[in-house]
Amino acid sequence: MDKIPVINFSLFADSNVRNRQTVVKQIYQACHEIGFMYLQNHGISLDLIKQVFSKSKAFFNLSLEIKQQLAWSNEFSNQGYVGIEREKLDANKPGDLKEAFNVGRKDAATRGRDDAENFFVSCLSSPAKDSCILAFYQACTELTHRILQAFALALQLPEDFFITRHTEQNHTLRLLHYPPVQQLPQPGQVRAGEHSDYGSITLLFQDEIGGLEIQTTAGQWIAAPAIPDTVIVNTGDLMQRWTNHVFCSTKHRVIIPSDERVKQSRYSVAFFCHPNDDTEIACLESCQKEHTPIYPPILAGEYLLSRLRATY
Ligand SMILES: O=C(O)CCC(=O)C(=O)O
Ligand SMILES: [Fe+2]
Repeated sequence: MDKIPVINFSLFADSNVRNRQTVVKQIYQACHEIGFMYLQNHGISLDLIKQVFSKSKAFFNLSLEIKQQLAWSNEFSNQGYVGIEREKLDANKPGDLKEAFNVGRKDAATRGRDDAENFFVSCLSSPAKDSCILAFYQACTELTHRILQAFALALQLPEDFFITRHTEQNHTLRLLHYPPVQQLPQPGQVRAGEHSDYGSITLLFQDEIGGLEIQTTAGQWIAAPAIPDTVIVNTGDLMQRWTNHVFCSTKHRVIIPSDERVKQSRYSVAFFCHPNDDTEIACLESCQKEHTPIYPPILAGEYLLSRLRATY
C-alpha cells in the first residue's frame, strides 16, 4: 500500500453487521499494510477542534518567559512546555524546530510530581486548566476507545480486550507549534525528526500548511496532507510489539516546506493513547501465525519511560 486510506468510521456504529465488518476489515488492512489511515465521521465536533487550535495559538503566542514557567521537567509526568530544539525525535539529528505543550491526566502522586509541577498545575495560563482542552482530551479518549474496539475485532479478540487495558487515561494530548523558519536550519534539521510513536494509537489533527510525511514499506516518503473533516490515526510501537508486527508502527516526520509556507507557522495537535502502566505487552496469540514472538513481554509504563528518556 503506497497511499494512506480514507475510511468512513460512521459505518462502525451501523446496526448492519456487514457494514461494521467492512470497516473492521479496512482498518485491519490499513494497520497491517501502512500503519496510517484517515478517519471520516470520527465524531469529534469540528467546532471543538477549531477551539483547541485557537487555544493552542494563544498559548504559543505568550512570552517565552511565561511558557518556560510551565516547562516540561521529567518523563514521569511528561507534562508541560517543551521549547524549540529541546526534543530530538530523531536522536541522530539536531533538535526539532518546534515547541510543544503536553497535557496529561495522570494522577500527580503516582508520577512523582515535584513542587515545580504543582506550580504548573495551578498556573492560570496553562492549557491543562482549560475546559475546552479537557473536553477535547475526553473526546479523544472516547474516539480511541472506539478505534481500539475495531482493532480488537480485527485481531479476533473480545471487543473490549484493548479498552480494558486502557482505563487509566495515561494518554498525552500534545499541542504543537512549528514556528516560521527564519534562519538556515542546521544540516539534517527538520520540524519533527523521523520517528515512530511510542504508544498504542495516535490521533493527529493538523492545519493546512503540510509537511507531514510517512515512510512506506518500500522506503519511500509520501506526503500526508490535511484532508478536511478527517483525523489521521496511526499505530504506535507498543501496538506493533503487541501484535508481533501484524500492525505496523510507521516512521514519519515533518519537513520544512520548500516554498512560501516556510514563512508561516504550522500547528498540529496529537493525542497519544497509552495502555495502563501495568499492562503486560506480550505477543497476542492471534498474531503468532506468521512467526514466533519477536519481542519479550514488557510493561507498558516501563516501555514509555524508556522511550521518553531517549528523546529529551
Ligand atoms: O505535527 C505533526 O504533524 C506530527 C507530529 C508527530 O508526529 C509527533 O509529535 O509524534
Ligand atoms: Fe509522531
